Amino acid sequence: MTPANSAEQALDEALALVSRTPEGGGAGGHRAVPWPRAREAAARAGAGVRERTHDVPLGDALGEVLTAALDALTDLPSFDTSAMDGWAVSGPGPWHVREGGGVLAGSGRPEPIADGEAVRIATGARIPADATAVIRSEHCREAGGQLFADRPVATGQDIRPRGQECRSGDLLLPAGSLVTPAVLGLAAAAGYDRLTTRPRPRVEILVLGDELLTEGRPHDGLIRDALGPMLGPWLTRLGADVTGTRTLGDDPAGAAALLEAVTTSTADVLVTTGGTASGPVDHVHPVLEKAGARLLVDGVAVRPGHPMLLARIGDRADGRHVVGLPGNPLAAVSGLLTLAEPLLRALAGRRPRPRYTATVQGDVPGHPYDTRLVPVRLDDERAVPLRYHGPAMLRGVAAADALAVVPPKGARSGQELEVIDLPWASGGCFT
Ligand SMILES: Nc1nc2c(c(=O)[nH]1)N[C@H]1C(S)=C(S)[C@@H](COP(=O)(O)OP(=O)(O)OC[C@H]3O[C@@H](n4cnc5c(N)ncnc54)[C@H](O)[C@@H]3O)O[C@H]1N2
Ligand code: MOO
Repeated sequence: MTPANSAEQALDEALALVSRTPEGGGAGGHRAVPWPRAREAAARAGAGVRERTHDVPLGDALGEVLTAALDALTDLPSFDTSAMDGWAVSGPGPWHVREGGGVLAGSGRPEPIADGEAVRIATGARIPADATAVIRSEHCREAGGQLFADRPVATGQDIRPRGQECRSGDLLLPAGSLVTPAVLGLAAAAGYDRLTTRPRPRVEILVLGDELLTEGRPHDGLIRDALGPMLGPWLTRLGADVTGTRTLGDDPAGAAALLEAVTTSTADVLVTTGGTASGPVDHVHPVLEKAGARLLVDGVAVRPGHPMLLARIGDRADGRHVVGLPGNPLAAVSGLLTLAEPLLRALAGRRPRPRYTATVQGDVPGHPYDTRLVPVRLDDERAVPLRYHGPAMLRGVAAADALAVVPPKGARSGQELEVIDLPWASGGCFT
């Protein structure tokens, strides 16, 4: 096959032109919902689940959402504080320098200061009673037991008054706020040791397939499992508490284990990979049927990834969910971002991902009826499509910053496209 032929075939496969007609065809084609609807359905499913709450040490709350407002437990600052290293003074200068040590941060209540007196003070130290200003050390000089200011001194300068940031009981952040590192800092400053938050959704990953090796090079028709190593860390970045990853075979024992997991797992969400299509050993649909699951999404009009599915087990408020990702690795990524992400965000009580766009560089072929998700690099404001975007390929997405959302029939160079940035787009560290 010539390189040109091979590129054409990769594009055909990415568009799945051979297996799709407007009416349907392929795995679940006739039931496929438009891509934006699928994301909305996943978010709705998560929002319908009853909110849980727990009380955790500060550090464990990172990435979770507050279920109670963060009210200040103290004034901030909790005492009048020096904002600079220098001198606390009282009244107009020059001032008489007080003998002995100055006032340091963390020390007890300092002696009051007399009118016309100056005392050395450190940033963060308590302001002595009756001080009228702090003068920075670089703005004054000490000579013969007296302190002289180099410039006019305003009353209250470089003093942070008690309660400047908040008063005890003030609302610092409403319930529903995401606990970021900055929020941990604020909560600690405001006197918190524990926070009341919504637990991360627990996710169990089940990788289906007899052809999968967990180490070494592919051989004899066997291939490496590319999804096991990828999904755990990715789902963690999407806000999940990943409880484990298991590999199940395509044989009846694998199907039985899948049924057992679907019916008894304690996870809020089961993420399966493979077996979503209609092949002879594709167990996901039959197992979900046997378990009495309700299919909320069964096929999505997106390339790659169209056989992805979302099902609910149990009732709406207490139910658990199954996200069935297709086995083709880039199709699995598509399912992760189309169904798993909105579901997990809603289950965690987080806001939907903000929508933003970038200008695409170069024409991008479209599927006649379906949305395409295409790996792109973000170069300034432009989205540059990457090669190797076939459903079975990870080479494009591994070099990508985002997936561009290409509408049916494609996009012209210079068109604004929605882009879904990948968790590492801003150079984030995963450890
Ligand atoms: N007759 C049809 N066949 C297929 C259709 C269709 O519409 N009609 N759709 C194709 C599309 S599109 C996709 S996507 C796949 C989805 O297949 P499954 O979800 O059932 O997945 P499998 O058949 O198990 O595997 C597909 C492919 O992916 C490889 N794979 C599976 N798991 C992994 C893994 N963990 N790591 C790496 N690679 C994996 C597997 O070996 C297969 O090559 O169905 C098409 N077929
Ligand atoms: O096009 Mo499939 O949906 O390869 O992923």
